[in-house]
Amino acid sequence: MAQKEIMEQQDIRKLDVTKLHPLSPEVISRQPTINIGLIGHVAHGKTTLVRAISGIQIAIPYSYVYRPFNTFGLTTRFKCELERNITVKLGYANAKIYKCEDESCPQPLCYMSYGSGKEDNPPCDVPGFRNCKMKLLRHISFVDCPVWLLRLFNLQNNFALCAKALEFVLCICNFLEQSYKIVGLACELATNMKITFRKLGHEILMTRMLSGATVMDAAFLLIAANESCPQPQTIEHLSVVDILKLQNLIVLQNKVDTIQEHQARKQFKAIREFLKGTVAQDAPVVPVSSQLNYNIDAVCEYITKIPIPKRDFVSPPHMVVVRSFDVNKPGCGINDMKGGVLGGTITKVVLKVNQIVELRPGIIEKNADGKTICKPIYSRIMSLFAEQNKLQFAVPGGLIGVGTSMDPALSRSDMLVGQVLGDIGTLPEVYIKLKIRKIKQLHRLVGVEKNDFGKQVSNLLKGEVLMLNILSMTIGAQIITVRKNSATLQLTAPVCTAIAEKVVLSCRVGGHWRLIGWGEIEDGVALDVQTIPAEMFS
Ligand SMILES: Nc1nc2c(ncn2[C@@H]2O[C@H](COP(=O)(O)OP(=O)(O)OP(=O)(O)O)[C@@H](O)[C@H]2O)c(=O)[nH]1
Repeated sequence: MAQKEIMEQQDIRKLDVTKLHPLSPEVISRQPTINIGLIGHVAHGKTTLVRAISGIQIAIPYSYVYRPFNTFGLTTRFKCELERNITVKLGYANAKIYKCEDESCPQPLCYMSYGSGKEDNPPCDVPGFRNCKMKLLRHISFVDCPVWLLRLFNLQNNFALCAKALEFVLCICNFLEQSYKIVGLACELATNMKITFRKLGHEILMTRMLSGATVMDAAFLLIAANESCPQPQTIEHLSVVDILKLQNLIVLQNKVDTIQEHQARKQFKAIREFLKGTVAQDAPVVPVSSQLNYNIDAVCEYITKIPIPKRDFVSPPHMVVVRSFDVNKPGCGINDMKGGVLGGTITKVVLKVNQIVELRPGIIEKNADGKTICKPIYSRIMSLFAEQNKLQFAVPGGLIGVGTSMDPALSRSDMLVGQVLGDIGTLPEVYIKLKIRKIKQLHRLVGVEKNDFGKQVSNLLKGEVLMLNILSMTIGAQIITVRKNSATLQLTAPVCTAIAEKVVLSCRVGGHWRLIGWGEIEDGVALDVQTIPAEMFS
């Protein structure tokens, strides 16, 4: 059935952003507006839970070759992952949460979840209520990776705690690092737009996650019922959640199908005991079996109780590009050619189809005097997608695909990753030199091979080469001057960023880039940006 018949219509002419809300029917019909992080010990069932709720196996890349998928992220696991039953991934999967419109429909059976492409009012599945329709209550996006770590970098003035927490968590990742160097972040934009995945080293994965812009509105902590509680990583994850003061935590006692009822009750008590005195002390603990879909309706009910996040729909829009593609096949005729495609997360406000946008830094060149200049890319938004749902406008939440009118050669092979997209004339400066303040260095190296394990992180030195992660941009830099907690860095390429933005610092150890600390931008030397006045486009 055509999307227009089963989903709420979006009409830009009638769009009043001041009245938009994360639950506006025309928004949640097509796009998620609440982000839920999944945390928990390895193999406790995060991926299986996402599949149970959304019907989607979250993105695990099968090969680097472009290939079309029928559903977002429906992929085959790597053999080694199947063998070890562990996965490292950075993926998004969306789901819609419904409730039967008939109030007498028994709880929690009256709650149900489907994938993002489901109609807004499907029939109820509960025997005796099959004539009733269900109402769409929430459209959520699961982020099945420790992106909740990003919150660390949203904590202001709390770097000491951040350092502790980060070291703690990175120890977990040290274990994962040995075999898994894969991250998939997918964006299916239309039938003619393909998904691509990218292989990243673990250190890049970590820094990428740490420097990203996504913020979790809530998190599920999964605890396997067939193992004693707490497992090491359950403790570590919860400590971080505790430090982050992430309020909206739901604890899921997963795999209850594998144990007897009395054992489940005993473990339930152990979980409650473990949560005492933590931020999750009052969090609901829901026994589930993700494998058998047991109690998933109760989980859906809890999702509807997550407080609605506050979103900025009014300031100028801002999207950080995390993927960029040329979706045209070789030999494609000029008339069939599609413009460059960008995938990213909107950090604030609304992007609209037909809107003219600016992308910074854009094209970087040297002028006749050898001076570096940048020319922003100006382009029209031709299409917007959230998974396979076509949008007329997109708001913060999940991963958004933006089809543009720009030359696809510019967006080929992720060439625009790290660029910032927004309204003309509203984007921040483009810097070539940065002064970083409040630098906090880790005490010892994390995510390293056995022989480097526990090695102290040495102090920053003048002339040392670093790798910086600012939002989704990875960039080289050389230290020009260094003081106790600050340093001035010469960048190898210009970056569009704002004062006070977080910067993740890595240095080269044993042939790998290793995370050594982070700070925030105090000041910088901005480049000449050859802008075109917005009036030219009106
Ligand atoms: N019996 C049973 N098995 C489950 C359940 N949930 C998950 N599993 C199994 O547990 C194993 C691990 O599940 P995953 O969903 O991959 O766990 P995960 O937490 O995503 O794993 P990582 O991402 O690698 O940390 C798989 O073999 C699942 O089939 C459940 O509710 N019951």
